[in-house]
Amino acid sequence: MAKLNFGGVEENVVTREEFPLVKAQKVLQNEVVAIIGYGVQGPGQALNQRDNGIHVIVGQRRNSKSWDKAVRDGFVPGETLFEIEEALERGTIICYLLSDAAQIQLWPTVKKHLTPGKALYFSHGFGITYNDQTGIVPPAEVDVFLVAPKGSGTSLRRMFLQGRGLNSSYAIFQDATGRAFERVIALGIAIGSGYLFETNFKKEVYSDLTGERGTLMGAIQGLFAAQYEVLRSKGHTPSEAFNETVEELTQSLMPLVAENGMDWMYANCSTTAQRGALDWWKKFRDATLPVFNDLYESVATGKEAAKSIESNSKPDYREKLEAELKELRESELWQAGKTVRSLRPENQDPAAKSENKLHKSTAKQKFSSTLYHD
Ligand SMILES: NC(=O)c1ccc[n+]([C@@H]2O[C@H](COP(=O)([O-])OP(=O)(O)OC[C@H]3O[C@@H](n4cnc5c(N)ncnc54)[C@H](O)[C@@H]3O)[C@@H](O)[C@H]2O)c1
Ligand SMILES: CC(C)(O)[C@@H](O)C(=O)O
Ligand SMILES: [Mg+2]
Ligand SMILES: [Mg+2]
Repeated sequence: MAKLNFGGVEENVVTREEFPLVKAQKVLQNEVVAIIGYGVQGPGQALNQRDNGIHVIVGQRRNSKSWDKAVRDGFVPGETLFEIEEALERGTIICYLLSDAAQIQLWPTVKKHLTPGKALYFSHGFGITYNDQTGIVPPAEVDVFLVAPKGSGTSLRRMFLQGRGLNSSYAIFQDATGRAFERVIALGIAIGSGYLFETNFKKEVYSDLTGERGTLMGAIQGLFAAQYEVLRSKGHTPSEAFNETVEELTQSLMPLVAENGMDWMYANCSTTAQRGALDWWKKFRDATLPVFNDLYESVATGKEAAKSIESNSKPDYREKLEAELKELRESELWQAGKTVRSLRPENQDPAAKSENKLHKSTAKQKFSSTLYHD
């Protein structure tokens, strides 16, 4: 395991160089990896492992959309696709990838099949950390660990197909066989992680819940909505307000920030933008800091988990969720976004698409020279 320096702090990291795919294949050669649930993470993890030569089966409710999707993805009923209980029986490593609320309902069934020597794998610390609420307490004779991809299952698959890799965290909760470390790392590599950083179940779930409610989704949607509202109330058109709030961020600035960091972005914008962004970032930090503290508190006390379990376990959960999603979808902000996205040249006719490709490669060359020679 490598120790790497992250801004002055040393952390344990496992890279593909030190744990290559061939090693992962060897560790997993006698295992049957059962992916239970074929929603968002299930397909990404199952397909990447299958493409990486791992013996993967899928367990999913028959007569469900996810079952049909698994069939479309090439899993064969009776061979590599089974009802959940049969997959649980056949699997030696159980990847529990149902939604966190559904994991509670199915737990008694899963537990029955956790015979000594098997492994129980999660992609979230939720079920174990909040086991006072979930009731998920695994038997002592099985390994229990997690690999949590830091992103959507959709990106996990897309990045794998592009020859890239999404980073994941890993944690071991219980090592019954003495092989938990090699098993969890092998799985992390096999699902296509770029590298794996160490955490524990509690830290994983606390940071993940904070992140998705915070800057990854909740906070950023809140910032978008607030800025858009101000611009609109001051007489700016929807296209201007949307471009200045979302489109420029996702299309122009964030890809640059992803490549080079916000420090580079600050150093490479106009001096006017630089002055303003330097003056204002601390005000935004100070205004939101108490909200982030409240959020973390709500996560750490189990309030967020309770809310999520309560609402996601209701029989009318889907209808209620749909009403909330409809409000977002039909807001002027995201309706304006739909039009803006449709105007992107790559979303228009094929001729515009190929012209755009040309522009992209020229722009990339120009950009590299700016980056390295400035
Ligand atoms: N969505 C992501 O990209 C993502 C990212 C990182 C970690 N995770 C974690 O991965 C795990 C899986 O999340 P997901 O978003 O892929 O799940 P999901 O909400 O997409 O659901 C997965 C599957 O659960 C099945 N399911 C739902 N209720 C069921 C029930 N009562 N009985 C049987 N099956 C049922 C659905 O058919 C679906 O195929 C969770 O622990 C989640 O926190 C998800
Ligand atoms: C993709 C996310 C937001 O990172 C994940 O944590 C989830 O729960 O879907
Ligand atoms: Mg999450
Ligand atoms: Mg996450």
